[in-house]
Amino acid sequence: MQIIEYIDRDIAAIGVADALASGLKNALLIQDKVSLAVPGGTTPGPIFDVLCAADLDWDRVTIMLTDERWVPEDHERSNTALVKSRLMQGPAAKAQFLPFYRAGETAHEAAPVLSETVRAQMPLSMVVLGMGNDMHTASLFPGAKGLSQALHPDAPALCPIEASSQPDVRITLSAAALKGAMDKHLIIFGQDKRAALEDAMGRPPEEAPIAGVIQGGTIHWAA
Ligand SMILES: O=C1O[C@H](COP(=O)(O)O)[C@@H](O)[C@H](O)[C@H]1O
Repeated sequence: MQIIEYIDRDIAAIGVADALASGLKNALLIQDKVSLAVPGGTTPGPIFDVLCAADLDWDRVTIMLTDERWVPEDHERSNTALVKSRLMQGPAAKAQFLPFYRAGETAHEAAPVLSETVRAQMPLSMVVLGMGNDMHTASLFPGAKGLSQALHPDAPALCPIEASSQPDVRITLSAAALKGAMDKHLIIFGQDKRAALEDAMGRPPEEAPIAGVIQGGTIHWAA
């Protein structure tokens, strides 16, 4: 497991943003259109603040989330709101955004149509992942209803998922969609998450979903 360690989270925000920008620049050299899936949650905001200023052909980049809570964009738990307010700013405002939440539909109703839209972007050029202390990544939560479908190798690109630990139904990129990305990065901050990641390796994905998707990826860590 290759882990890049940063001296603190501020330096990590700069270093990770730089690594992502350089990966995207390389992808843009060989692809007309580039797809970038990013996490929500509490970790990526400061990285987005730096990445959004990168000098890239953002108008050739399609941004999507790795997972979304089934709430409207003006809800405090919306991952879309985070991406729009922290990543799609400055030069990065020229990127396209592929939204997952659809008002008036349930996640189960919307998933098949949305999956086709995501499938058109696959293999994803770059996937950036977060992880929880419970070893979930995207919204692949251990024990969640819908997890076995989302871990199946033939799963659709997007799967609805319900975790008893979470207040909202969610929609998540499947393990196959995440795993098949051309470039993968996992960002974890804190000793607890590092210990959880080390614990996850060697466990089955049903217990530790991160273990099912991060092979071959780059891990970025700061205390
Ligand atoms: O709920 C989520 O959790 C993970 C980890 O979030 P963090 O707050 O611990 O950084 C995140 O990667 C995922 O996208 C999000 O929906």
